[in-house]
Amino acid sequence: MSTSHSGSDSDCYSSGYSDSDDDVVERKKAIPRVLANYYLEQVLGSGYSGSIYRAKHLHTGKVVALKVQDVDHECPTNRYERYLYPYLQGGKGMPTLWAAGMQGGWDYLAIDLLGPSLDNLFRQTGKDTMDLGSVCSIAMQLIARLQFMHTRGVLHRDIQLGNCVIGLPPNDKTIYMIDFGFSKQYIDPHTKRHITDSRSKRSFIGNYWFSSVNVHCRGRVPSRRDDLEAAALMLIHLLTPRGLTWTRNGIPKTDEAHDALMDEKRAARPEDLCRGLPVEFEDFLRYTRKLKFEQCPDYETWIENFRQLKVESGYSPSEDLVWPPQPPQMRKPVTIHTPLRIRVPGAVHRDEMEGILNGLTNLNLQAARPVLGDRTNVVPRTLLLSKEKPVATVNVSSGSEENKSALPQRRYAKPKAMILLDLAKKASTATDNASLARLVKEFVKALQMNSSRTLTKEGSQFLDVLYKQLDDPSVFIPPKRPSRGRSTIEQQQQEPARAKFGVIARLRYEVKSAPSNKALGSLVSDFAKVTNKCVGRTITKDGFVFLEGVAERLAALGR
Ligand SMILES: Nc1ncnc2c1ncn2[C@@H]1O[C@H](COP(=O)(O)OP(=O)(O)OP(=O)(O)O)[C@@H](O)[C@H]1O
Repeated sequence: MSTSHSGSDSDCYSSGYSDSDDDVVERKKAIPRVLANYYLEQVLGSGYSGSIYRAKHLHTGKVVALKVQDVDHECPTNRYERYLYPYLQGGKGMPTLWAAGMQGGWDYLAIDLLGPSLDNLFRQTGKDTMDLGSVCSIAMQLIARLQFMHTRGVLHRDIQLGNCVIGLPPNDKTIYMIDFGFSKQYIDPHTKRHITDSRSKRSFIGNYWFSSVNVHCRGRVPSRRDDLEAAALMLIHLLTPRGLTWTRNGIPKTDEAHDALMDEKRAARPEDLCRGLPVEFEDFLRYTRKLKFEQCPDYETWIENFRQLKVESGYSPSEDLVWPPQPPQMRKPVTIHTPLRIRVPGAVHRDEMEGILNGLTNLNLQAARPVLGDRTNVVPRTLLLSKEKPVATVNVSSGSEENKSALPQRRYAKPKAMILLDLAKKASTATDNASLARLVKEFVKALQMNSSRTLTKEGSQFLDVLYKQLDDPSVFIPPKRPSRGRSTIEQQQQEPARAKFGVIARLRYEVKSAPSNKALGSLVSDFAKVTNKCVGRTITKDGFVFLEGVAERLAALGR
């Protein structure tokens, strides 16, 4: 895995996987049995630039991991690590540096003795993929480690399974970061400013498997976003049978093979990499790729997102990595009767919603408040588009260009928001499922009308109204109900395997057989909740399929 440290131009290597104990690289000169008061007991691992020994202090008896490197090594990573370790002391999952120096041509670092790497743990299972609960714990801890390193002004720049190890008991549920040989300060210690971006050609720093597309394939300067993207790729790798496709042929041995690997990595879209995975992983990867060079990632939100996913998948909310993995506990029924306004940031209170809708109604009609469900309040399109009522509702599906051009320009400053509000209003007065189905289809169309797939406040309002329509039919016209089937939650309990898929993937599946309007309302509520929860509130492809499913199901359920 070809990399180079920014402090030097020499090429170094860092394999995607660590070597096994019996596969130690033979050093040119023999390492002495005793080095700097440490008695070297056994080799723990080795990399391109040196070996790690379990070693005991001659006088105190303290056992450490001693990282030993030839002082003349072309890639003197111990020297960089020795400089950076002090910045990282005291953080959870950061090894303590006990001693460092040079003796007899050897550069050594004495650090906490730790346990096996995630690579070792995963390989020992012999499985194709890692369980979702463990991956969520890794996600939470890894993001927290990166947050800590970044707050200390340091980038890791070589995120991979071999560089994440667990502690020894009693710290065996904690993930530690190791190998800061390619780390770098992104905040200049003198000027306190962020390092600068540059488009000039530079050597690749990182590893073949998980380095970000920007760093690996475009030669960009690494910053915080790239550590996070590498973390996202590593998590997706763990959940993908046989791993990410470009990792399957081993380390590229020729430039052509490396070019092909980069092409494959560059071309892999998040939705393709994450097909069948919980939506959080695709969202996380997208999020990391949208970050600006100097932007501070929202670590906390992502830690919480992965915690939530863990819980929703039947595991404990703890970030602890329990190894060997435990099966998910029985899913607790998710309460879906909590008022939507509490669970959805940006959703509005029922009274507030009424005020908004009434405001719109007054603007449109200058008429008395409509009776909900009273079809006589339907406004003719011509009236809606007349000049005298400039903030009138825009007909989503059939507004003619001619009519639009007659309207003042400002009316189109936020057409999407207007359309969504209009749809919310229409949904509140819909009298049957067929009308609701049409409105949901128009809602999907409106959401897709520009490149932004964000669920805006207005979009949430539509879902809120839809949810209330479906959940509380007494407010509106009661739809005819088929015989009550099993609730979706009951179905989940009987089909725990499905619980491992993401919430939206589940909703998309369940919508097809929702037995009643109320059940549909629950799904809409869950959809609003999970979409509002994800950073950027992006509606994914699965999300659109779900919404279309709602429209279809409404039409099928009839009045
Ligand atoms: N503190 C530690 N305690 C126990 N084992 C460790 C410790 N540090 C490293 N190891 C083991 O040694 C392996 C190599 O460590 P490390 O990545 O720090 O060395 P490196 O020479 O920088 O490797 P590379 O060149 O592959 O990046 C790890 O994968 C791990 O298995």
